[in-house]
Formats: sequence, C-alpha cells, structure tokens
Amino acid sequence: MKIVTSDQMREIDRYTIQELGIPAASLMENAGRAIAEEVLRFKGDTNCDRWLLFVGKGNNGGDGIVCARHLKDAGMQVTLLYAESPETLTGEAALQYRIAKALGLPCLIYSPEQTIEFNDYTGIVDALLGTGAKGAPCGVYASLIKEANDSGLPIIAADIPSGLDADTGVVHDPCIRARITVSLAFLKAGLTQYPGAKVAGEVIVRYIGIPNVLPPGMAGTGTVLTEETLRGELGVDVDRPREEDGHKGTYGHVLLAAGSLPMSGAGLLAAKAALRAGCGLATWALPAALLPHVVGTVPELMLAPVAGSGTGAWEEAAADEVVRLLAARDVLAVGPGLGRFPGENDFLRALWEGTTRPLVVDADALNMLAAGDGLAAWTRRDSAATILTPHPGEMARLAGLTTAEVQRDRIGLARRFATEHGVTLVLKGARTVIAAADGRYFVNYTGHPGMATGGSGDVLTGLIAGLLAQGLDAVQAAALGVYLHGLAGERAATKRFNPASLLAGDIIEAL
Ligand SMILES: NC(=O)C1=CN([C@@H]2O[C@H](COP(=O)(O)OP(=O)(O)OC[C@H]3O[C@@H](n4cnc5c(N)ncnc54)[C@H](O)[C@@H]3O)[C@@H](O)[C@H]2O)[C@@H](O)CC1
Ligand SMILES: [K+]
Repeated sequence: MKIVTSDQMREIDRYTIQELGIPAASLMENAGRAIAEEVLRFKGDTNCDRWLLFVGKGNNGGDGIVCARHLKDAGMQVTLLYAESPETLTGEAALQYRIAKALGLPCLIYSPEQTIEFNDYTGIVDALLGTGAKGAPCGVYASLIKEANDSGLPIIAADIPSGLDADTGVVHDPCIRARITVSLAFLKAGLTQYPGAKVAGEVIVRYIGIPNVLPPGMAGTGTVLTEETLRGELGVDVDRPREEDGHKGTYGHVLLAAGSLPMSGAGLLAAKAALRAGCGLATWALPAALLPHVVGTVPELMLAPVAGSGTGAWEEAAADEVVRLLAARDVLAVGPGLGRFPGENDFLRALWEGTTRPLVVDADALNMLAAGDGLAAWTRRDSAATILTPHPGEMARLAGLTTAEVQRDRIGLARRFATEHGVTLVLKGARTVIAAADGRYFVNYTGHPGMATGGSGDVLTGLIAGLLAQGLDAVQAAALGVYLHGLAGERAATKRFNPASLLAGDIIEAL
C-alpha cells in the first residue's frame, strides 16, 4: 500500500489525466461511486438511509455530488448541502453539479444564519475539503465542520476528514471527526499518523482507476509495512528458516554496550531480545560493578566487564575495549540504560567512527549524540549499516526541536534526518516511521497501546541488532524488527487480563 503527500497525489492525478489520457471525469465518477459503496457498506442492515452530503467548492465536493447520485440510485434519501453557491464550481465538479441539477437531486446552500435540521438525516458525507486544502478551514467551512461534529451523526469522509493536514496528520481546528474515511487511490500520509489517524476513524483505500504505477521519476512516496511489503519490496525472508547444517556462528554475534547500575535491566532486556531475534550469540559489555548483580540472570548471555572504576557507571575509556570486543563480533548496539557520564560524547564518537560494523544507537546514546557537536561534525557512516531508534523526545533533542514539533511532522522529519545524515531512522511511537538514507520510508501498523511501558524500546533495540547479526541490511532489520516488535506486543497484550499489565519482558516472551 503506497503512501503519498498531497503534492504527490496532485502529480499522480496530473500524470494519469494528461499523460495517460484517462479522463478526469471518469476518475471522479469512480471516486464518488467508491465512497457511495462504503456508505452503503456502513449502512448495512441499519436504517441509516437519509444522508446529508456536505459539498465544498473543489474536486472533493465533486466526489460528494457523484456519491449522492449513486446513493440515490441505491434507494437512499440524499440532500446536497453546498458550502458555497454551486454556480461557482468549476471543471469536473461543475459538470457533476449540472448532472445533479438535471436529475433534481434535493439541495441546500449553506448559510450560517439558517439552522440545519440534522434530525432529518441519519448520516453525513464530508466532501468539503480534500487534498487541495491549505491550513485550518476558514469561513463557512469551519462553521460546517463544527456543526457536523456537533450533530452527533456518523460522518463518512471523502478522501480525508476536512480539516486534516493530508501530509502530516496535524488536526486543524476545526476538523471533521469521521467514523470512516475513504482515501482515494492511495493512502494520504496524514491518515497514517496521529492525531490524524484518530479523527479519520476506519480508513479504507479505494481504487478509482488510477493505475498502480507512479509517474516516472517520482520519489519519496512511502509504503505501509506489511508482511507483503517485507517479502516483496524489502526482500526479507520473513520465515527466516534455519540452515540444516547451521551452527551458532551462522547467525551472527551481537555486542551490546548498555546498562548502568540503576538501569541494568535495560541491558538485560536488549540482550535477551537479541537472542530471541535469533542471533547465534550475544555478549553484553557492561560496567564491571554490575557483573555480580546480573551473573546468571540470562544464562545464554555472555558478559564482558569493561568499565572498571567500580561505580557501575560507564566511562570514556571503555570505548577502546568495546571496539576491541567488536573485532570478533558482528553488530554493536549501544545505548539502553547506558546513563550519562563525563566524556560521553568522545566515547560515542569513538564507537561511531572507530568501527565499520553495523551499529544500532538508542536511548542515552542518542542523547549523547544530541548533546555533542552534532552529527554533521562526525565522519559519516554511509558504508556501514547505522540505525538510530529515537522516541519523539529523543528525536526532538537530536533535531533541536520540541517534542510537539517532532510530532507535528513525523514522516517529513524522519525522512529529512535519514537522508541528511545517511542513516536509517526509526522514529518510534504509535505508527512508527522507518526512514531510509535513500529517501524511502515505511509506516508500521502493528503494535498495541499496552506497549507504552518502560523497556519496550530496549527490546526493539536488541531485536533489530539480532536481525542485523543474521545478515539483514539496515532497512530490512529496522523494518522487520519494528514489525515483529509490534506483533509480539499485540500477542502479549491478549495474554493479559488487562493490557495495562503488559511488561516489556512479555514482548520478548511473545517473540
Ligand atoms: N482529478 C483529480 O484531481 C481528482 C481529485 N479528486 C478529489 O479532489 C480532491 C482535491 O481537489 P482540489 O484540488 O480541487 O481541492 P479540494 O477540493 O480539496 O479543495 C477545494 C478548495 O478549497 C479551498 N480551500 C483550501 N484551503 C481551504 C481552507 N483552509 N478553508 C477553506 N477553503 C479552503 C480552495 O479554494 C481549494 O481550491 C481530492 O481530495 C479528491 O477528493 C478525485 O475526484 C479523484 C480525481
Ligand atoms: K473531505
């Protein structure tokens, strides 16, 4: 499933109509009909048979008029409510208006002074604003959106809920609260990210006759992460069968630099998750003072005490030991529970620049990156797999923004950061975004709200490192890791009486 921005959708429309020669009117016909079919599906056996269609002045409105015509023919009562005088409609929407007029479809023209008798209707189709909208709805559009929401009637949105930013998922004030959104041709990026995903309700993508090929040269579209995406576009053997003559050396060796006295559990969780991901061996490099506390907790795990000052904290000098250990191992994951310490930036830089092994950077290691002179000053790791896994707060520090600013454009920011720094960026949170250095991006839909608990991120780090050790490339490992992490979380959540009781360790057990 492809994900597009409004600019990309406009270019796809243009290409389809002007270059391929598919008439715009037939696309609008298919769009309106698809929306009508979803309205009828929603109606099902209920007596929701009186529909009020809010029609805006652009092509989104045109879709609404077509939808009304098909609903009428399916036996529904329909009333078109034009936001502005329908005489101002242009292009295909004007054509649809003329047809509706010739058919005598009942219609009203909105005026804020007049009250709409919502009791006369059982549902609303929102065809006010689509991908042509800019900024917060204004004028009559704002009033209509508020009235629709206040009516309490179920709303089915054409393409996007009016008031939603189609690119970012930002919800303007006001914005339609839809029960269902029928996204036309491709999934609009703003429907994949919160809070947009919430106001969109159930999102259904419908084919409208736009061929499933992108215009030549179009880059930067996204893909929903599914098993099909993993197997197809990403070329991952999701089944990951074990070789009959395989041995532990076949599946790689993860080195983990993690944990400090108050956060030793983070290291344990990450190490255990790496093993559950299927790597052959895992070694945990840790401050020597931790050793007595963790010996035997995960018997499958090897322990390598490195920072020996006895405080249980990491120290800058340990970087050399980690680099030495890595010579005989395949992947380094750094960060979970690492804590902060003097010389931390040089410590991390030594790992970043001193090795060409695949690297996963998480948690405190990300904060060290953010606190330092900036990634731009460091040698790029383009030739080696490098995965950064920030949550929104860590991303904010990395990018010099507030968390709210990060959340306002997760996809855009992740893509810019990944391409600028030549890394694979995993921006965590509901609907995790995986952005590749080459501009591709993926949005993950697996997961469960119960996973919002300490240690979940450490599990993901270990999981991704474990997959890297088995030979997956950075984007493959990040994508499969995020996908499986969410799936395991879903499974773990169902095993609890209440998903609020889910612990990070349960995610590992569910892997
Ligand atoms: N050939 C095509 O281009 C197709 C387009 N389709 C539909 O067309 C939509 C895009 O149509 P348009 O590009 O005409 O644009 P819209 O219908 O989304 O918006 C129409 C107009 O609203 C006004 N507007 C913009 N921002 C506003 C704001 N904040 N407050 C109030 N008014 C505002 C502008 O004058 C804009 O032209 C898609 O979402 C989809 O529903 C479909 O019919 C399929 C084919
Ligand atoms: K709409």
